[in-house]
Amino acid sequence: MKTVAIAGLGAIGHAVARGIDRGMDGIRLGAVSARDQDAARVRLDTLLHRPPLVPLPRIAAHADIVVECGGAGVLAEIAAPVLDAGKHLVVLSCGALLSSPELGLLAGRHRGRIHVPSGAIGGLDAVAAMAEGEIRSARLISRKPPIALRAIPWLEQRGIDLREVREPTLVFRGYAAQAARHFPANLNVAATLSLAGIGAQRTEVELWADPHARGNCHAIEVESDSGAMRFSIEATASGNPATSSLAAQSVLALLRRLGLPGA
Ligand SMILES: NC(=O)C1=CN([C@@H]2O[C@H](COP(=O)(O)OP(=O)(O)OC[C@H]3O[C@@H](n4cnc5c(N)ncnc54)[C@H](O)[C@@H]3O)[C@@H](O)[C@H]2O)C=CC1
Ligand SMILES: O=C([O-])CC(=O)C(=O)O
Repeated sequence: MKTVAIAGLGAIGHAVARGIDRGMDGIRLGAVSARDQDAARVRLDTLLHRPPLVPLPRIAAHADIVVECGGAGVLAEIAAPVLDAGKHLVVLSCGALLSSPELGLLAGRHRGRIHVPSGAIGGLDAVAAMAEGEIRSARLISRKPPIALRAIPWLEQRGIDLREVREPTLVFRGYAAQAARHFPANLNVAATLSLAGIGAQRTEVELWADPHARGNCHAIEVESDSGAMRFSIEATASGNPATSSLAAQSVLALLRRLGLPGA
């Protein structure tokens, strides 16, 4: 039986906690860390088996697998203790991994493991296979409803107010490395694609604010010497409009694999 701890009990953290609580072979929920303790207690009351609430800096001691779903700040606080202890770290805020190459080295040194779940996108197995040959180009086009793009400092600094947007509007075009810096809570999927494929300096990204979008929509286009790939998803939003419900489900699917004997 492997024990899981969840760092950050927001839309993803709560959904992952509920999924494990419903029962998963080889996996149990051992602890949770939250910023707002009262809100967390309310959320934990929805579970059959209520795990302890533990301070974030001590979370590594409570689990074999720690799921980061609290943002880049939470990742920065827990990554070293989890990997130092040779444990598994599941990273949702994977955009932050692009600027933290030392974490890969740390994991290697202590036999810890970093897992990047497929999150709000898919098709990454084909992208990784294509990367064994030559990928000529990789592109992510994300469309999100304006409500999913609120309180983003990079947009505010440019005076971009999306409340009045009536037509699909391109708000960002660049590479995954920039997307991760400017949209740390919205374009982790760009980092996921770049890690599977040709890296953050070559993976192109477009972000559209689209008042007609139903949920968060992501399209991937990859051209390679083994063929061309197209993937697209219109994902249902979670309790957080910026976050697709599929992201938590991708963690549950990953945990199910990690719970298998010998994994
Ligand atoms: N890889 C992917 O495909 C996706 C990644 N994400 C990322 O996953 C992360 C979580 O997403 P959501 O659950 O939607 O966010 P959320 O905002 O609903 O939840 C984050 C939670 O972390 C908590 N938190 C923040 N700092 C904390 C601290 N120091 N200690 C304990 N808890 C703390 C917050 O109070 C909040 O409850 C975000 O970074 C988001 O960008 C989201 C969607 C898809
Ligand atoms: O949930 C989504 O659709 C994508 C997202 O927020 C992210 O990549 O950070």
